[in-house]
Amino acid sequence: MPAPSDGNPAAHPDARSQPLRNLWRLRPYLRPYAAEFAWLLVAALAATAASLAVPLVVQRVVDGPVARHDEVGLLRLGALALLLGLAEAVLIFIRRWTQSSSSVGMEAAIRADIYAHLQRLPAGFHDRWQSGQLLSRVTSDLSVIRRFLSFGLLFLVLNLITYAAVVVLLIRLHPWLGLLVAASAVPLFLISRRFARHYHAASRRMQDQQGDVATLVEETAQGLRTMRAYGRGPELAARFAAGAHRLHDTGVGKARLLARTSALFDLVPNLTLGAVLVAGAAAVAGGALTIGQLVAFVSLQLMLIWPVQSLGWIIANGQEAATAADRIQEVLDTPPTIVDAPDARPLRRSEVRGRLRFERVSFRYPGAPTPVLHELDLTVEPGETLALVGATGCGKSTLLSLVPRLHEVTGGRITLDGHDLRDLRLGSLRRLVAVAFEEPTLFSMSVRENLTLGRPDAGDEEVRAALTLAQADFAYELPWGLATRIGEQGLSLSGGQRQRLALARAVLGRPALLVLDDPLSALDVHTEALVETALRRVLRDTTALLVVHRPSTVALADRVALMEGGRIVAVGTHSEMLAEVPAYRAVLSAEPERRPDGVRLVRS
Ligand SMILES: Nc1ncnc2c1ncn2[C@@H]1O[C@H](COP(=O)(O)OP(=O)(O)OP(=O)(O)O)[C@@H](O)[C@H]1O
Repeated sequence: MPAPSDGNPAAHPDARSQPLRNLWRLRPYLRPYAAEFAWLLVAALAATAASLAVPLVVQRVVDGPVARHDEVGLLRLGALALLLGLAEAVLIFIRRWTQSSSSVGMEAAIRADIYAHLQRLPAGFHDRWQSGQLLSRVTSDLSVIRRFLSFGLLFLVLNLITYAAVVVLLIRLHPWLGLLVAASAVPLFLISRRFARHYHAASRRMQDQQGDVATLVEETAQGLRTMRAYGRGPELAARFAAGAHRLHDTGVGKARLLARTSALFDLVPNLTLGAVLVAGAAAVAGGALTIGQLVAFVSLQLMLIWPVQSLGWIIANGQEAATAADRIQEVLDTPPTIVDAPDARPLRRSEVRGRLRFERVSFRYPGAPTPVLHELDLTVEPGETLALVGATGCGKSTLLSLVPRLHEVTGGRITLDGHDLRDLRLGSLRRLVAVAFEEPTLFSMSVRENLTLGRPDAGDEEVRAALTLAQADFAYELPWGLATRIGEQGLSLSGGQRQRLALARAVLGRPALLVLDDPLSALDVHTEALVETALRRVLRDTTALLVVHRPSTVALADRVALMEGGRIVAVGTHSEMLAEVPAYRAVLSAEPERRPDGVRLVRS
């Protein structure tokens, strides 16, 4: 369930104290486009220069050919104004053309880096972060940054240069009136500063709330069946409505803040224009200014109205980009904690005998008050199948997740043939270890792609063997065989079908270590018996660690380890344990169910 929007795990206090710092840190992404940016800035500045020249031409027209009734001069200056207008149009086209390709390229580069970083981050990070928050950062936050880099930033630079250039021209035309216009920058600066401060907070709030809403939509899509089955649709709709309402309120608040400030940004240049008209008319009357100069002055001043009016939008865009950059850097600044040690070595399949040892292994989830595993010792001999049995929540799945280093031990060590797992290259370890989780995860891609996720090079025969082994030949019967694209999470398949595909994926290529978390839980009695028979064949020549809940699956194991409160309390064969360990009997006899064939089913 989504946490409150201000409760993002990695909200960094530093990011708030220096609002533009994180945006500035994105500058390396601009570097490959430096030439294009320089080119578009030149085009934009040239277009501005062309537009600024027009009022000066008009001044000459009014004071020259119009005053003297000189038709040839009028035509010449008219043609010059036309040329300037044409040049401006062409330059604006060049700027827009260049702008779009470079900014989209930058957005794609940042997105690729975030995605690659998310892949490197440990499972613990993804446990803590809502997926909707990540989704909104990779999509809407990046779009905000793209808009700022392609439009906001350019217009900020351009408008400041235009403002400065116009003020210089105005001062040259009439120093006092020019200084009056220059002075209007003071209230504009004060309004901008206040607006930026308030808009920054609102913008961050809105982006976080967008993430919350994305999380709600994602949860609804994934949990739709459960919610409907429990008749909780209305509650879910109410929860969504509350989230959407908060987002709406923040959006309206932001828009009103922008509207209020934009009104002030409109007022200041118009008041200045009024003052200039009065004072300018007096100056013309006194002979200090020609009519042509006054027309040029006012025309130039009118050219300041749009840059000032757009200031509100540019600041808003800049603040949104700054908070979006904060949110993106919160992800990029999270260091991947499970990485290769500097001297990590690869381990080839042919070098592995398969002795897996847990030596005084402890593990505590980040932020959890107590450890889940306490100085646990366990050895799985090469080629042996060891089943883990224990009450629910005792830490079985957690122990399995430490083998492919999805989480890192917080005490002790795990060794494979004597090598500490942390001394092995992560990539090579994960190629040696195949995992099938209790909840089989399938991706929205073809069945074949799902199967060969860990072995993209697997041949057709290997895939067929794995499917046969996992009793998953039904895959060939799908409408397009193995090319059939299965839905997100494999939802177009039954639970048992998904589990069998996940099992086929795990056994594909005969891994050195097989780690299976209750791999047969969703299978019917008949299929379970078939998969068990097939699994027995695979397990013969690989080291395997299985979490099992059913006595029938326990029979697959050479030995069984009983887990209690994060420790291994007894190890032995199933019959030894049944005979000698009352706690084992108790776990296996908890919540017994009876299968139609009379065999007792047991769930821990
Ligand atoms: N991502 C997590 N973050 C924090 N605590 C967790 C996390 N995953 C599991 N836990 C806690 O760790 C303990 C052990 O969980 P684990 O899933 O390993 O138990 P289990 O023995 O496999 O249970 P089951 O048989 O029900 O699958 C539980 O108390 C659980 O609440």
